[in-house]
Amino acid sequence: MDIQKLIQSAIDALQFSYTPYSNFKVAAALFTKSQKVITGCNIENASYTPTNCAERTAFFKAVSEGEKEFEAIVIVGGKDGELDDYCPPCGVCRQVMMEFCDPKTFQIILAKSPTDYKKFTLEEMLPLGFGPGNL
Ligand SMILES: O=c1ccn([C@H]2C[C@H](O)[C@@H](CO)O2)c(=O)[nH]1
Ligand SMILES: [Zn+2]
Repeated sequence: MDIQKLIQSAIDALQFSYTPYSNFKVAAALFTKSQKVITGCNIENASYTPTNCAERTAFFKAVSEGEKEFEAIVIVGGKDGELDDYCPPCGVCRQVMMEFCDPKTFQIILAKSPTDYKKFTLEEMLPLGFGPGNL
């Protein structure tokens, strides 16, 4: 996996972020075990609650195309699309990751640029997470 290229894919997807209400632009690039990159952006709604996060857009695109095994996700985002802070995934997105990813190995990469990033495992971001193995 080329982390810098994956970060650039997420940055390229920021332009599609649909955020007329918050103008907080987020994009994600999900890397599958089959070595594919699937991007997503946040998509807001006038009724607010139907808003979909960038990370879940990427996961749902991937799963709907037959991909269910993942290595890593890059997340970029910020107000007006400025990447001056790392943009951590919300709790709902962490839970969606828990459904499809191994918490010990799945990498969550928060980036400000192709060379400025931090890596976490899903387990670090969602300790004691509830997943399919708990049922
Ligand atoms: O994990 C997250 C958290 C927030 N957002 C989006 C939703 C909304 O459009 C905007 C402000 O919450 O950021 C994401 O895309 N991912
Ligand atoms: Zn989210």
